[in-house]
Amino acid sequence: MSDHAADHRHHDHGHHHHDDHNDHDHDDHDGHHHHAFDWLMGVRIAFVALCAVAVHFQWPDANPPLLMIGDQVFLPFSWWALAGIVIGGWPLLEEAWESILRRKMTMELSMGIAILAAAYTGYFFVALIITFFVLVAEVLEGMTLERGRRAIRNLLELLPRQVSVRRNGQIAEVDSSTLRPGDIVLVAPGALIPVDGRVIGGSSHVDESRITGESMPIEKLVDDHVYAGSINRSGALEIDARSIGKDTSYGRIIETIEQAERSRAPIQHLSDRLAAYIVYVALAFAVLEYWISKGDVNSTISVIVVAGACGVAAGTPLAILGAIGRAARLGAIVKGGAHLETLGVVDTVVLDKTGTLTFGKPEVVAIHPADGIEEGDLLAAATMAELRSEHPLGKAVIGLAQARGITIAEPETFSYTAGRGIAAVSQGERVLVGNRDWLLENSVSVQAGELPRGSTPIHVSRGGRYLGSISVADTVRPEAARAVSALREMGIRTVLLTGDTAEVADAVAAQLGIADVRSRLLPEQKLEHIKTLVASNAAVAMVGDGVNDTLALAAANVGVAMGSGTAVAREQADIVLLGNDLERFVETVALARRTRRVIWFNFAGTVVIDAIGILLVMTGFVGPVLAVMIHTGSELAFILNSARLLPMGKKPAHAHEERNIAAAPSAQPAE
Ligand SMILES: Nc1ncnc2c1ncn2[C@@H]1O[C@H](COP(=O)(O)OP(=O)(O)OP(=O)(O)O)[C@@H](O)[C@H]1O
Ligand SMILES: [Zn+2]
Repeated sequence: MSDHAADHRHHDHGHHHHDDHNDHDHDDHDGHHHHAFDWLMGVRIAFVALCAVAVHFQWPDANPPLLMIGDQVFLPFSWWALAGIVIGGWPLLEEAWESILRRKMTMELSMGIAILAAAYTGYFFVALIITFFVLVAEVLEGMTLERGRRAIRNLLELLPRQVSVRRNGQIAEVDSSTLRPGDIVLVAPGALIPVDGRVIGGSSHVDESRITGESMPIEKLVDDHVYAGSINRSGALEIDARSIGKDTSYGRIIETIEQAERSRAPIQHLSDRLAAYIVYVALAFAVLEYWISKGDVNSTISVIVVAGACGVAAGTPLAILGAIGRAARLGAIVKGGAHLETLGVVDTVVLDKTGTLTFGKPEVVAIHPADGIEEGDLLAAATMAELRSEHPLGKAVIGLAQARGITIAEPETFSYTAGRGIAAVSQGERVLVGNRDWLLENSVSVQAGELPRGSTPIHVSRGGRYLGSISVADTVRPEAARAVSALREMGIRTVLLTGDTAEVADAVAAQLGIADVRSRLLPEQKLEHIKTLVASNAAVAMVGDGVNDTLALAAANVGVAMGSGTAVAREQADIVLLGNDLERFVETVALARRTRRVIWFNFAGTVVIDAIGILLVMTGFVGPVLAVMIHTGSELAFILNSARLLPMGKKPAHAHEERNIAAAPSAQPAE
């Protein structure tokens, strides 16, 4: 397996101090912990252990010589200690020195001071033991962090590496990195589609849930578009590749996660500060201990050494990384640790209706032509105006027209007012399609008519004359009720905001048990409502899908877009659901809360253990060897606590398909 990604990231870390936004004290500390196990490190650790043993048994020389410079006698001297500290502890000393150059207090610097102080005063064994434990902890912590990044990488490496292409009339297996737009890619049934492109041969049903959120397989025929990362279910496909790798829709999802991984959540800054603070406090207590014990080097060093901080410094990013990876497996793309952090404190969830609580696939349930108007006239005007519409209501009208085989005229001009409706011109006449207010605003009077229960009327006029209305009804998603009640159990308030009529909104709210409903809202009114909530100190998550939700999504503390949502909504949102399952969103909220708990547990635990450790040292119960064990043992425990959030073991939502894919010989050739 290529370690390219790891190298790249490590490289980033190695140069942390060159970029400006890294104004914290501890980044090199956690940066240094990013090594995977490497042999050099293993040899170093063994060598330090050997040196410690040699020093302990005073081998080969029972009486260490004194260091002489000229005829001045300095301190007892041991080649073993010198070799162990300098060769073994080199990485540590190097970082300590860097910290001095940068005038930053880091854990490496304080440990370096402790080691050198121990060695200087002749406590060679202590110096070597500290070196040993610090190195071991770095390796173990580095491995845990590496596991975290690998978990994310595995998630991202779902696209096939080997791809069948037709070149010069011959079929060849090529590495996906050599693909070019314009290549003809062959995809076997059961395999993942490796590129975005156009079908030029074959037909199949394709599961696009990972990209568009559509859970039902979609039939793909010649000329249809397919997306990388979707699963070819039934037939063989021949695809003209349009975009490859990072340029595909799937590639952009991946990029989002990678960016999220690099961005720093406020809580990470907080943990960096806390870690730096712990180092300072330990040093202060060391000075105090030196004074109280009247210069006892052993206990002074123990105070410095006992206080570990990597549990917060490295544990926090690991927890966030793990949670972002786990959320992705749940089907929620979190665009940054900060959003995860906010989601963990959300107490109000605002839900849009159409497309969020309902399927957003409404159907025409009744047609009511006005007096003296032909049904065909009404439909012709409505379909012409809705032809370019992306709104679910418009699609319902177009769907009906197609089902009836009505020829749809192209509008000459088309304009859409979100939350209102459409104005289009055809054959010199202005056609209005939208809600009652939209027609009234344009001085068309609307006849009241009988409506089927729970349906939304779409009113139509042409040339200032009212033509009638088309009633459209949507179905509530079955999982929405479960999601809303799960949110209630978590103590989260739900609010329904919709542009639809009060009648429809109230019916949906009643069905789901949402008490707080606002209907007939314009996009700006949705925005106002969110602003009011935020101003009242609520932590608000807004879940929406439409163009009419984008303002509200931006104003909420966390904006969440449905997988089937419009591109603008998905662009604007902080969290994008890959599917449309609101229960996945609820699980993501629970995950965010758990992440918060893990991080704060690490904070509190680190402070408590460090405090107890310092107390035990100062009361004489703990010496330097036990002190360094407390330091490394406790921080390792907290890092492992964070590691529990990593998406390990549990298979992704699509596990069954992936197993099938792995089983299909042509899909995943031997690696
Ligand atoms: N393309 C359209 N064709 C017909 N009517 C429309 C169209 N777009 C909007 N409308 C009218 O404006 C109203 C508000 O639309 P808007 O998109 O803000 O909300 P919605 O889709 O009804 O519900 P939600 O706010 O829950 O997504 C609709 O209920 C409909 O009456
Ligand atoms: Zn440490």
